[in-house]
Amino acid sequence: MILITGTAPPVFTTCYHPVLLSHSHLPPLRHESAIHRSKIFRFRSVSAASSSSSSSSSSLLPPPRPDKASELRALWKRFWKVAAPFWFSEDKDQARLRLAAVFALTLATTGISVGFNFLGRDFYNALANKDQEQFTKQLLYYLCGFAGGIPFFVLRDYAKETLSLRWRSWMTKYYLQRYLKDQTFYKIQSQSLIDNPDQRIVDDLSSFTSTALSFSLTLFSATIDLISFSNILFTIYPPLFLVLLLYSFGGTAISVFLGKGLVNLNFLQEKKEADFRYSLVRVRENAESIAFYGGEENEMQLLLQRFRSAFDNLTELLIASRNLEFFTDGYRYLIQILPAAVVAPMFFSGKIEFGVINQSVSAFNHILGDFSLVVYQFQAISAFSAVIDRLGEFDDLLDNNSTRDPSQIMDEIKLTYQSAGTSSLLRSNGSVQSRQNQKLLEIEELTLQTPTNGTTLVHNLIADIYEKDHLLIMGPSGSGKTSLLRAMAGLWRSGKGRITFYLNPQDDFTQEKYESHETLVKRSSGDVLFLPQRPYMVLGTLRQQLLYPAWSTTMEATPGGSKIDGASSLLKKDDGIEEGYKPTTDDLMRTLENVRLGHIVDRFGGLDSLHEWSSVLSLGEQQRLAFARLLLCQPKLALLDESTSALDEANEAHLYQQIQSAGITYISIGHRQTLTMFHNKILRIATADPQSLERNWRIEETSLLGPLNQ
Ligand SMILES: Nc1ncnc2c1ncn2[C@@H]1O[C@H](COP(=O)(O)OP(=O)(O)OP(=O)(O)O)[C@@H](O)[C@H]1O
Repeated sequence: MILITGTAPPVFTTCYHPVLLSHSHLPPLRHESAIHRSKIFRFRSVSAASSSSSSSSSSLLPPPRPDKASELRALWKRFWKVAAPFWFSEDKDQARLRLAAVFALTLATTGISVGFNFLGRDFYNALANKDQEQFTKQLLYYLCGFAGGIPFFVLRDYAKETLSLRWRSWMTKYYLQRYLKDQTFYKIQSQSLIDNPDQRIVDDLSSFTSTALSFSLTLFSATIDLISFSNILFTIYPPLFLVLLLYSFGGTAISVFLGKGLVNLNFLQEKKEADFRYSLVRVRENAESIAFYGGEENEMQLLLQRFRSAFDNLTELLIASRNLEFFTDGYRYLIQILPAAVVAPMFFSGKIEFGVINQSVSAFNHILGDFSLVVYQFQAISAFSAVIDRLGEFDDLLDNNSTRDPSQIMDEIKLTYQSAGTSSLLRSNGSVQSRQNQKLLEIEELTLQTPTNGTTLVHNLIADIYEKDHLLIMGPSGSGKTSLLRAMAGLWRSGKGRITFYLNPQDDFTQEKYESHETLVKRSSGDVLFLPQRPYMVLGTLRQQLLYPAWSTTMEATPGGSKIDGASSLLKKDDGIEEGYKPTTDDLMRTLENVRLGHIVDRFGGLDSLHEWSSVLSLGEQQRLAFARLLLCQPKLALLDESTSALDEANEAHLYQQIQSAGITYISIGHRQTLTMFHNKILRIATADPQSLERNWRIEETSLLGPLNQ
């Protein structure tokens, strides 16, 4: 007689013992979650290294994780906060329908497993009784069962994966919207609020959606299994049920004790892998500077240091996993003989048939798998908790979008946009303006401070800018010139005072009234344009460079679109920023000629050629491209932060002449004396004395000597 050595332990057995597939259920399919568990763990360890990382100079420690019930509740609350929005979103009907389908398929697969359990019993009974006819019949049933049952398992997995993709698509858009809203990405970066937000958006979201679905399905099928198979087991031999309870609860308690450090280690691993990845991205982005400096050795040290940190943590993680697996593997393999050992005396005394041993082993495994979810999935659960923590932390930040102590620094700079008609010709001191030009900008008693430490940069600034006024801001390096533009752009609000733009919006609005900065920028775009100190080249074609930021031109991410229905439609942008006239190819070519960049079109293969523009264009060419954007946008007011610093004087004069003839009023920052020719006012800022409350600025009127006035 052949002794069938137990059934497949719920986890991994199918990989190691394919012969055990002949058992009365379908272990590889039934235990997909267990297989998924190993996938998750590998994914967490490896793919974090391939994540697209961004900022992380901050060395944030993971939150302390005391192992108390209240911590579990907090984790659950975080999970719910991250998971819930999708299921109540505009896509909720589709989402819930698909979820119901996945659950129905899971139910069907459990039913099929129970069927296989009985088939297995009869199959082995026929074998043991040497009943060839019955054996052939059972074999046929088995084969038909496979043919009919397998599609359900495959479809269940497919439906689950597509739902997870749909959920991820929605969440990616949801997180991206909030990340880019109100300049949160800028605050996170400039104030080092959290590490690697990009990794959270790419890896953590993907892992969260697939793992959350897998876990809920595992829980669901475990409950159903428990009900179906407990009945079978109890009918066979009640004491076996007691053995099972003791074994599973004891095992769970021991594995929780052995694996308690894993959550923290998984959390740190995520961060360290992303930090390492980010330093590699920085080497790529700053390749030329590093090569000029010959800084390879330093970079190597830095990279190795970050890798070592990830490596050390991974080593600890592996040791902790190894210790846990000493226990869990023993736990798994013991159950191959335990149920057989318990019921064997009944078989020897002839109370049960041989097939019943197999059936009880199979049912025991099923139920034990359900009771022992924590034992089998401990590593996956700990990795998942780390993901929940990271996403929860990110989610909280996106909701509040600032975490620094407000008592230290006052955020009281009021930025207001008003319609042009409301600007008064009265000066703030009451005198009447003699000029007829429209006021575009008014700065009232502005005291500007740095946002992180509250150092005062400018005291009590008062200034008015009228149409055709061209103001040059000068001062020593670090005195706060760029910061003044940051305040005008609404990036910094630390300090006090008021900045008012008199533009052309349909109605008046303030930064407070419209909490979304995106709205503010959208409403003011076209009227004010900022050219930052470092020209920013978007990823895309030359045409996209020129149309940025006023008009968007999207490129097809996947030609033909996604084959998986629904998910890609969730990624469409609801509202475009462009309105009205969009420059034609002729306009773009003419503008490039106007900034003396006509030659680059041929050199780089046309307006629609793709290049890494920040690498292939010289800094001066990038600055000229930024002026081309300015000429295309035709704003009322341009704020230029050293935006001609890389140009020779002739090109600089040419560009200023172009924007003057376009009728654009501008405020520039610069150090060069030659710039004074193109401005009729100079604001000189001195480095602020922290002890003094005296004004550290003065405004000089000069005559405009620019080419138009010569
Ligand atoms: N996020 C920040 N947190 C705290 N301090 C900052 C921050 N960003 C800039 N600073 C500080 O604010 C001061 C003014 O910076 P700003 O960039 O405005 O100088 P600047 O006058 O434009 O200098 P430069 O001529 O060198 O470009 C500097 O001392 C700088 O170190």
